[in-house]
Formats: sequence, structure tokens, C-alpha cells
Amino acid sequence: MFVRRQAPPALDTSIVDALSKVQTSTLGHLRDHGFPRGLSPIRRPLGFVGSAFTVRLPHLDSTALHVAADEVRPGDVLVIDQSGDSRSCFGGMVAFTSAARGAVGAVVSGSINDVDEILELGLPVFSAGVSARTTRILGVEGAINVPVTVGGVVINPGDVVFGDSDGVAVIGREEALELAAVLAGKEALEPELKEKITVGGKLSEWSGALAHFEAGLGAPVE
Ligand SMILES: O=C([O-])CC(=O)C(=O)O
Ligand SMILES: [Mg+2]
Repeated sequence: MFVRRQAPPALDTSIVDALSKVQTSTLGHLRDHGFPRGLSPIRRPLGFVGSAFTVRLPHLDSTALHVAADEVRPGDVLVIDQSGDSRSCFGGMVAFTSAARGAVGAVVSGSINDVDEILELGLPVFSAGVSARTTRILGVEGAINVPVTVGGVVINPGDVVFGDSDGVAVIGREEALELAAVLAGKEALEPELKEKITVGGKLSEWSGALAHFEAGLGAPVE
């Protein structure tokens, strides 16, 4: 059986602008959830912020992905859940078609193929690896724009997918602007800290690590 649901409206450009100026790893200083595990970027540097356009495939059959690649919209990130399979469903033609429709990136729970072609195209992709073993068009089943699970994270259609050279994070739309402001505030403190460190200031004093460390020191060993 196949399922096709409507994707939520495009992301507000203010969300894309705000998150494009900060790093995923700054978010990683604040929380542990929302980071799909086991995925790597096809290249570095790379970056994107977009709306999740989700696809769920049953292992070998990428019928629903070929349909989704045609239907993805400008500003979307194609998010593909291969139900635990490690083969590649995402090669040069799927990448080309998605990019031609305006996708800003892709997140694939399995592998990718036609890597040189995707690199040349320039579409930023996170995946679990590269594989010459690929999916087929079998017409078995699949779903477009349903909740999916990638790397242990549930991703809903329309969630904000935020990727850069450090990793990929999934954020709710309703929290995106506030989070971006918090991350920008944290990052804005670093240039001044670096100046202080250059003239002898301590990272551990600024971060609070030194106070914890000294408070927890045992008695000196004789
Ligand atoms: O067609 C596929 O499923 C994968 C592929 O090689 C391509 O997208 O070019
Ligand atoms: Mg191919």
C-alpha cells in the first residue's frame, strides 16, 4: 500500500535565515535529543536549513522515493527512512530530480550511491554511508509525508531540519526562532573569550569547569 499526505507549508524565511547563522554543535551544547545518530555528511563544508519532506521505504523498494523526488518543493529537505536497511536508495538521478525541484538537502537513514555525481551536483546529503547495493522499483509499499524515524529520531513532515559540517539536527517549527536566538547569543560570546585567552585568560574559568574541578579535588596524595 502507498500513502501520500500533504506536506506542511514552506518554512518561514526568518527561521531559515536565523538558523543559517548558527551551528548545530552549539545546539548540541544545550540538548541531546533531535540529533539523528550514525549519519555523516557527503562533504565538508556543507549546510542547509529546510522543512522535512519525509519518505518511508520498506527496505528494497524505493517506489515512494521516486514519486517524492518529483514532488519535493523549494526549501524542503528530503528525509528518507529505509526501515533499517543499509543499501542505497539515493543516487544521482534522485538527487538531481530533488535538487531540480528545489530541495536544499537530504537526510538518508541508509546509504547513497553515484557519489561523484551528487558531489558535482552540490546537493548536501547526510547518510549512513555509501553502497553499490541499491534499492529497486518494485511497487510494494511506501509513504510520503508521514512521521518517520531516522537515526533514532522521530521526524515529522514540516519539522525544521538543520544540517552543517558538524551534524544534523531536527527542531520543531514553534521553537526554531527562540532556539536560534539562544544559539546566536552563545556564539557571540566566543570572540571576546578568545581575545581574553590570548592574553592569559582561562577557558575553564569562563566555562565554570575550574570551579567544579577545584571543589571536587581530593586531598593531595603524600
Ligand atoms: O535510482 C535509484 O534508486 C538510485 C540511483 O542510482 C539514482 O538515483 O540514480
Ligand atoms: Mg543512479
